Amino acid sequence: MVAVDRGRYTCLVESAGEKGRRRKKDHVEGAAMSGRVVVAMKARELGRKGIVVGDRVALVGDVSGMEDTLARVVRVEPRVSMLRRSADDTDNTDGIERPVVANADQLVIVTALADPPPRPRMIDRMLVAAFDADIESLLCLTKSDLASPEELVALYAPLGVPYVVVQKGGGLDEVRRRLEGRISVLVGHSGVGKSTLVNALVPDANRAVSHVNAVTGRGRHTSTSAVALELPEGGWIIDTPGVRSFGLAHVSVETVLAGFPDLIEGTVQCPKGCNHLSDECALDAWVAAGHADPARLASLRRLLASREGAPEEDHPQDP
Ligand SMILES: Nc1nc2c(ncn2[C@@H]2O[C@H](COP(=O)(O)OP(=O)(O)OP(=O)(O)O)[C@@H](O)[C@H]2O)c(=O)[nH]1
Ligand SMILES: [Zn+2]
Repeated sequence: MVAVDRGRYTCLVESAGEKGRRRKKDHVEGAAMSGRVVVAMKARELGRKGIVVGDRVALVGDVSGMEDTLARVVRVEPRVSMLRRSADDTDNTDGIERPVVANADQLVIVTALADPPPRPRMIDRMLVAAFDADIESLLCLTKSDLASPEELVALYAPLGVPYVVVQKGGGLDEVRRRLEGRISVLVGHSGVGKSTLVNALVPDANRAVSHVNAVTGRGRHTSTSAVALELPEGGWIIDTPGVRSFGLAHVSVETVLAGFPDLIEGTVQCPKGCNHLSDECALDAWVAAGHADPARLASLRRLLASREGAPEEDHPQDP
């Protein structure tokens, strides 16, 4: 399923011979997506089960994809991953989680090196969301013509997060190599150059999105929060124009800690329910004794702390 808007699911149907493997360079003329686009609604038997972008689904009914036809989604295949956020980003206290994208392999955190300046707290929050989804992260640092990536790269080096550096009109080989054959979710706040990148990677991106909107009968500015685009070299990128931040209220201390296997042993002496941020935390002494890299502990604490506080801080200048 490549896009959803108000109960209408846009699905891409693979031709029989292609099923089960990712296609390469097999484009329908004029669209960045191959295969047949079918709009569907949720069948009653699915009940309240959600369907999200990235889901593999089974369709019945009119699957011709002709104008004004509507198929039905009768089954959602088991998911290999699920990127979530807390239900309401303006109120992250309820802890209810909401799926954003299913079956992604990696989260691509798009950050400008300048204009707008990088916001490490937001990057940290995205990394936590990726830990939670159990998918890999990739830092995509844009606008390298305006500032050096050195400082930011150093900040994230202890986390071992891979990164790529790009600029408008520059080479994309390294990015393409990291995206090829994979399902990548792109996140980043307004102005970081995400559209510029998507358009460079998927030459027909705009057309594909308007095509999806035309099929679903929505205008250009739909409430769609994610749309999947197929890469010419194989693989998918899922753009998330509607997702500005991730409420992380549902993410536990244990989930974040699981990303730091080198520190877990040090938590044995911690008081029960330790948030690893307070003075009682045993990690300080353990790390001071030389059991782990202090930079790793600092990174863990930064990520743990990033879950707290209002997500609005992620986009203070937005209305
Ligand atoms: N100097 C410089 N400017 C860039 C670069 N990439 C994009 N820009 C500019 O940055 C501005 C924002 O780029 P967009 O691609 O629209 O950014 P976006 O992240 O999609 O932002 P929204 O469309 O608001 O979501 C535009 O004026 C681009 O021309 C770059 O590598 N260097
Ligand atoms: Zn602790």
